[in-house]
Amino acid sequence: MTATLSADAMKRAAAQAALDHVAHGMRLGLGTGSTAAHFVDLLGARVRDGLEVVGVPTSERTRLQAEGLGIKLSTLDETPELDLTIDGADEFDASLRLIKGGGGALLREKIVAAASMRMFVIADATKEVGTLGAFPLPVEIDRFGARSTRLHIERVVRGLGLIGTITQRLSAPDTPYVTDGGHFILDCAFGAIDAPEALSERLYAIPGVVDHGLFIGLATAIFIAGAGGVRIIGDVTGGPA
Ligand SMILES: O=C[C@H](O)[C@H](O)[C@H](O)COP(=O)(O)O
Repeated sequence: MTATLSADAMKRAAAQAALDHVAHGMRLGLGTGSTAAHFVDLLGARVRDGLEVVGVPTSERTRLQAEGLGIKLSTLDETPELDLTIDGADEFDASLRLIKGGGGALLREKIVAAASMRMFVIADATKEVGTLGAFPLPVEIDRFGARSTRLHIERVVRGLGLIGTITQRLSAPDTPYVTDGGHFILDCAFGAIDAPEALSERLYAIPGVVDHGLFIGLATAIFIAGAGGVRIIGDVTGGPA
């Protein structure tokens, strides 16, 4: 009989494989989401057994979880350079490009990842895609002028030949979702994003766009858990290319 792993078991397996690379004294970025939560949980057990690390959480959710597990925490102001960030992703491709932000934490996640020598992504195999874009791209925007910013985004993406729907994320009917940083999120379902670098640059150029969920040149290795075990793409030892 073939054992089938649940998505949750695969997420935990990826988290465990990444945890094997965590060493005493490391300064860690702690990601957000259900996969990252497995990592934080497993890290908490290692800390209880005597591992000493300091973590910088990428969201209030992760901060609460890590605090509850007794993981020593810091901020980027106190600890501005990190050894390793471990985080999940909504999608990734073979070039280690990611879409993140399904859980709304993309801005802090990107700042923390950029402050890290290495970023390990942990994911189950369903997140692997040939071309990014099946998952709607989260774009974080300032609340001021949100409707104008949205129209500006629509014009820009149309100019890039991307057609799709842009939906403001809600936390309840008629209640906009607000990020930890106090911003709105637009979920942009464009379909296949053939040129993520160009889209990234164009979005960054729009006033009112705080950040977006394309993570390019940040992930150094991806731990992909599938039925056959955990496969790693990228380089677990090196920094960003
Ligand atoms: O904002 C949330 C993050 O980018 C998550 O890492 C991402 O949404 C993946 O989450 P999950 O591990 O729950 O699929």
